Amino acid sequence: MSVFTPLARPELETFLAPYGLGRLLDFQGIAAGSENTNFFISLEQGEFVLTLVERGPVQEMPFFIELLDVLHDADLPVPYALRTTDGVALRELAGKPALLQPRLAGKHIKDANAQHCAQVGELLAHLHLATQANMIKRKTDRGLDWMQEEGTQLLSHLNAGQSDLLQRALDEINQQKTKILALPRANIHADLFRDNAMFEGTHLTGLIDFYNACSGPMLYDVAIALNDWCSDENGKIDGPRARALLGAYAALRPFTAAEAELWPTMLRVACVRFWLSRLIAAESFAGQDVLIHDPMEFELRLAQRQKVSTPLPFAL
Ligand SMILES: Nc1ncnc2c1ncn2[C@@H]1O[C@H](COP(=O)(O)OP(=O)(O)OP(=O)(O)O)[C@@H](O)[C@H]1O
Ligand SMILES: N[C@@H](CCO)C(=O)O
Repeated sequence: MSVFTPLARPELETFLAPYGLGRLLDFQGIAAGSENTNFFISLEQGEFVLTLVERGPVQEMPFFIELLDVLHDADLPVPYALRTTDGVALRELAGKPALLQPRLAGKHIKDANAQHCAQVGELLAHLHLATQANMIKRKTDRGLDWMQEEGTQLLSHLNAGQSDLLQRALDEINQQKTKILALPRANIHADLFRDNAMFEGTHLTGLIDFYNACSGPMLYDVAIALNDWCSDENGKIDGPRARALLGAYAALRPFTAAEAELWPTMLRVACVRFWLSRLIAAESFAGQDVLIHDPMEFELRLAQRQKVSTPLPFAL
């Protein structure tokens, strides 16, 4: 399970006291998740999630706190950093940046249908619209340059078919980089997979895990979400789910001509991003008690995205 930093009750009690939310009733490490340490925390005044951020520089933390405050103030269903009675949001525990957030209702769904996908598209558009005009700048640490650098290093670890597939995608990223970076931007979640959304039945109750959020092309966020929510087990795009997600999104934020042109490329870029991060995680955490997502899922998806038959809904 992915509790990188185990905690004992006394240190948790000391950490939680300044929030003024009552006594610690119970706590439990969360096995799901692959990048940070999370605990469900029961206090007298409610249910919370404690996150110890295990990846990335500490100086990035104010960005995540501010972004979640903006989205929460825009009435979007996201967690946000609770403040201690002295007004402190960013704390430290076991030497790691630590945040206490409300626990959102609902659970993850594995088998998404078109109704789920439409709600994801709608919420993603709301997220972009809430930040587009006043985007908070943060450069992702897994952007196009990172893909070139890590991808080039990993080529020699792959078989011939895999390295051809990756090399072709890296060449395309190189050629299209300027156009990709010129696409319309906002703050993006950049990791909107099924395990980062909560549902009660078919009602989307919230988005979590904003630790990959950044400022970037909105189309990239749509491609990341679609690759997870709308792929079948062979990595092919499922037409009805994809059209539901894209249609609901475009009804709130219509796509531009430049976005429609770069759509197939962007789907491939989004595959490369997660193929690489999964390959790296599989190598670094091999043999450890850490959740590792299967890299091959994205190899398959990238292979399937060589031809894209689901265009962006775009009206001339
Ligand atoms: N605010 C929240 N409300 C309810 N559940 C939460 C909340 N935050 C986290 N969780 C639970 O903890 C799990 C792991 O959280 P999260 O996805 O943030 O971890 P991670 O290590 O960053 O994961 P990932 O592999 O997606 O990067 C989630 O799948 C969810 O079940
Ligand atoms: N959602 C990512 C893990 C966290 O970035 C994946 O499935 O590879």
